[in-house]
Amino acid sequence: MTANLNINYRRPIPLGSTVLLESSLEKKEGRKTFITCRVTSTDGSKLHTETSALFLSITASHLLGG
Ligand SMILES: CCCCCCCCCCCC(=O)SCCNC(=O)CCNC(=O)[C@H](O)C(C)(C)COP(=O)(O)OP(=O)(O)OC[C@H]1O[C@@H](n2cnc3c(N)ncnc32)[C@H](O)[C@@H]1OP(=O)(O)O
Repeated sequence: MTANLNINYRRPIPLGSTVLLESSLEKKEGRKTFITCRVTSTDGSKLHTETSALFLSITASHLLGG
């Protein structure tokens, strides 16, 4: 489940362009998983977007309000 999501939009992505998306598992601490992601031009020279997120493991009962 997404607990936190930060997105920095650094540079617009031209319509129809191809981009490179790199995602990394930064660390896992119990139920918490920290992920980062970067979107760049295919040669890596232009940074379009950088993101960090925290996901928490949950049980099915959490989704049912339990
Ligand atoms: C890059 C790729 C992008 C890719 C992105 C792709 C995903 C896009 C998805 C977008 C659409 C959505 O996000 S839809 C989903 C939106 N999310 C939701 O609706 C979630 C609503 N919130 C919840 O249900 C709840 O707050 C939970 C499940 C997130 C956490 O509740 P809980 O299970 O009771 O856990 P809780 O005891 O509060 O916290 C457990 C531990 O996590 C920590 N913790 C909890 N929330 C946070 C928080 N926001 N920020 C920091 N830390 C937190 C606590 O301090 C604690 O740390 P410690 O004391 O143990 O150290």
